[in-house]
Amino acid sequence: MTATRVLVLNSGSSSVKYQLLDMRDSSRLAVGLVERIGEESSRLKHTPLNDGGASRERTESIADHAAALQAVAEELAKDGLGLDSPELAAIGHRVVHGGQSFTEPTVVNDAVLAEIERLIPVAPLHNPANLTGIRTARALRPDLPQVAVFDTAFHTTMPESAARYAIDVETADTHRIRRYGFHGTSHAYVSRATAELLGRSPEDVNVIVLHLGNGASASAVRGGECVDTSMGLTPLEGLVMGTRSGDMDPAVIFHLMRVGGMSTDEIDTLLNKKSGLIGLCGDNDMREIRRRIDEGDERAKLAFDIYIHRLKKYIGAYYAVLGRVDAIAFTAGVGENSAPVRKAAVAGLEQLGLAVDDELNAVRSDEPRLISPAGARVAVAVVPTDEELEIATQTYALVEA
Ligand SMILES: Nc1ncnc2c1ncn2[C@@H]1O[C@H](COP(=O)(O)OP(=O)(O)O)[C@@H](O)[C@H]1O
Ligand SMILES: CC(=O)OP(=O)(O)O
Ligand SMILES: [Mg+2]
Repeated sequence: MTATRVLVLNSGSSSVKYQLLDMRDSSRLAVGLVERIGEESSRLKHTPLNDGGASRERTESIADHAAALQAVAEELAKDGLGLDSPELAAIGHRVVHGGQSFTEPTVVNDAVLAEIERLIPVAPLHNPANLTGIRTARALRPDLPQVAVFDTAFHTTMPESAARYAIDVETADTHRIRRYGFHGTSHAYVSRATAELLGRSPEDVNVIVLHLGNGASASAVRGGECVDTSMGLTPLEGLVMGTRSGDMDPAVIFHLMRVGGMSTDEIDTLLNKKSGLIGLCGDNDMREIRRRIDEGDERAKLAFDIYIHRLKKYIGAYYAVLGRVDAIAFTAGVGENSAPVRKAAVAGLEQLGLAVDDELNAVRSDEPRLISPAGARVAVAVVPTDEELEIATQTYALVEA
C-alpha cells in the first residue's frame, strides 16, 4: 500500500488546528481544533469527514500541547484514522519563525529542531508550541518524516531595502534583527490562487494580499515573489490586529518604561495581547465590533476607523512599491467574511483604479471571487486561504521526491 495521507498540525500559542488529508485528491478525512490549552476547561472539536461522521466535542483540562496531540491521536483512532496507519506518509507542521535559515519546507532532524529552538526569542508565542507539536508527533511515529513549513519562508525573497531596519548595521547583524514577515504560507497560497482566478500565470501578476485574521498582515507580491510585507522581526509590526498594536513609534516603549514605570514583560503583554482592536474597544471579533457600531457605539466605531486607516496606508504603500497592481486579495477570517471592512478599505481609492461592487461584495461563498465592478483597472478579490492544504501539499511533495 502506498502511503498517501498527510496530517497537518498548526500549533498556536493556546490552540492546535489539525487536518488529515489524502493527497491523491487533496480531500480532507478529518479536521479539528483544540482550544484553551493549559486552561481548566480546554475544548477539542473533532470532525471526521471520511464517512460522514458527526462532529464530537470534548471539554476537559488539556495541560499542554503534548497532551493536546495525544487527545487528537485518540480521536483520529476512533474513526480508523489513527497515527499508526500505514497510509500516513508524513506529518506537516506549521512553524512560525524560521529566521534566515529556512527558505523551503524542511524534513525535521535534531539540527532543525535546535535551530527552531534558537529562534524562540523572536517568536515567543509561537515557536515553543510548534516545537512541542513536532517532538510529540515524532515520539508517536518516530519512523515518519516530520516536515516543517515555515511562515517566514515565502518572505525570504524580500530585497534588503525592505528587509532591513534603518538601525546600526553591526548591532542589527549581531542580534539578527531584520524584517522576516509571517503568514507566508497563506500569502503564497492566496497570491497564486488570485492569479488563477484572473486566468493568468503567477509570474505575470502583481498582487497585494491582505491576510486579516486575528493576526493580520499585508504583502506585496510581484510575479509570484514577495517584495515586502507588514510584519517584521516578530508578528507585532504592521496592521492593527485583534490584540496586537501593529506599527507605532518605538519611543512609546521607552516612555512607558521611564514615565509609566512598566516592566519589559508588562509592555510585551500590553502590545501583543491587550492592544489592537481589543485594546481600543474591548472586543477583538469584527462581528461584535460591527454589531456595536450598528447600535451607535462610538468606541467600536473609532476602533474600526483606526483599523481601516492603517489598512489603507498599507494598500497605498504597496501600490507604490509594486508600481503596477493587478489585484488586491482579501483573505482570512475578517478578509473573507467582513464586507464592511473590504468596502471601507478601498473607499475613496477610485483614482488608483480600486472599487468594490456592493452586490458582489455582499455575496457569501467559500470560493475565490471578484468583488470589483466589471472592467475595473485593478481586480479586487476575496480568496479564502487554506494554510493546512498548502502545508500538506508542500509536505507531500517533499516526501514523495
Ligand atoms: N462572519 C464574520 N464576519 C466578520 N469577521 C469575522 C467573521 N468570522 C470571523 N471573523 C473574524 O475573523 C477572526 C478570526 O480569523 P482567523 O483567520 O480564523 O484567525 P486566526 O487564524 O488568526 O486565529 C475573528 O476574530 C473575527 O474577527
Ligand atoms: C504569525 C502570526 O501572527 O500568526 P497567527 O495569526 O496565527 O497568530
Ligand atoms: Mg491564522
